[in-house]
Amino acid sequence: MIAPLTMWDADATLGGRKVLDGADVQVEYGQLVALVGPNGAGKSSLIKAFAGLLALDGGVARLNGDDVTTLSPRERARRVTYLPQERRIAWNLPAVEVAALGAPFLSGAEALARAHAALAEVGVAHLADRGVAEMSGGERARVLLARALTNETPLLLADEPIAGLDPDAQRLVLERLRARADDGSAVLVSLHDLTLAAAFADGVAVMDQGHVVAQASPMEALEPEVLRQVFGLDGQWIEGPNGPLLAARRAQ
Ligand SMILES: Nc1ncnc2c1ncn2[C@@H]1O[C@H](COP(=O)(O)OP(=O)(O)OP(=O)(O)O)[C@@H](O)[C@H]1O
Repeated sequence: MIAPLTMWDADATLGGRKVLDGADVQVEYGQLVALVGPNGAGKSSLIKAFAGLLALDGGVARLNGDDVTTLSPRERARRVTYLPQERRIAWNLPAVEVAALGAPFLSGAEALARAHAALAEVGVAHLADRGVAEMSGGERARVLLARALTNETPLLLADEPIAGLDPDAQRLVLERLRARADDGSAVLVSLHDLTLAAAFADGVAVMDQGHVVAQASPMEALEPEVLRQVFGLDGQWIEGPNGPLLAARRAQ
């Protein structure tokens, strides 16, 4: 059986630039994989390819065994949730109505009930009736995460879901995504914080220049040579009271 999220030897080009270059990644049910790498490494491109939003020049992105490009938009929406990095919301709708958009296959009442539950799950139940244009960036990010959680698909893609959130909210969001994986979903999340990646993920996929240079357990994938080559860091992992901590400085 191939993993429900499987990308194999993917190549893609944007504006004449190679953004994916032989990228391979797999995420199993029950697994949360953190996709890490420097700015411009290709993390968003890889996630978009899984969502069927970036055409591949070569290789394949499969959702539950099927090439994503062969699936109708409706079938993709049934299989996978995609939380984009972009957080603009065009309409100033109440948060609960935005979150309910994440459940297009439920009745209106059921979708609203799910949306209320998802807003509570990410700590913004009190904002349910507030227009999303009247929120801070971090509050809006939580509403968008709630929209993603409202949709109970077996596959979940989240592109930098904790960027711009306060430290407590970052952990809350990762706890919710972790819970999704523990409930049986396959979850792929791009992150910049390597310590949080190590704390919450079962596996880490390290991207550099459009290629996944390592996918393994966090400590194996983020070993000192990878930290140096890919991130330009002199780093080592130390055991902290709540898990591994990365002690690093820029490599000279
Ligand atoms: N629309 C576009 N046209 C041309 N090049 C693009 C476009 N979008 C992204 N790129 C380039 O593709 C490469 C990969 O970008 P991508 O957004 O996938 O990286 P990323 O790892 O998600 O980066 P970040 O951590 O900064 O979000 C980068 O070199 C970027 O400049």
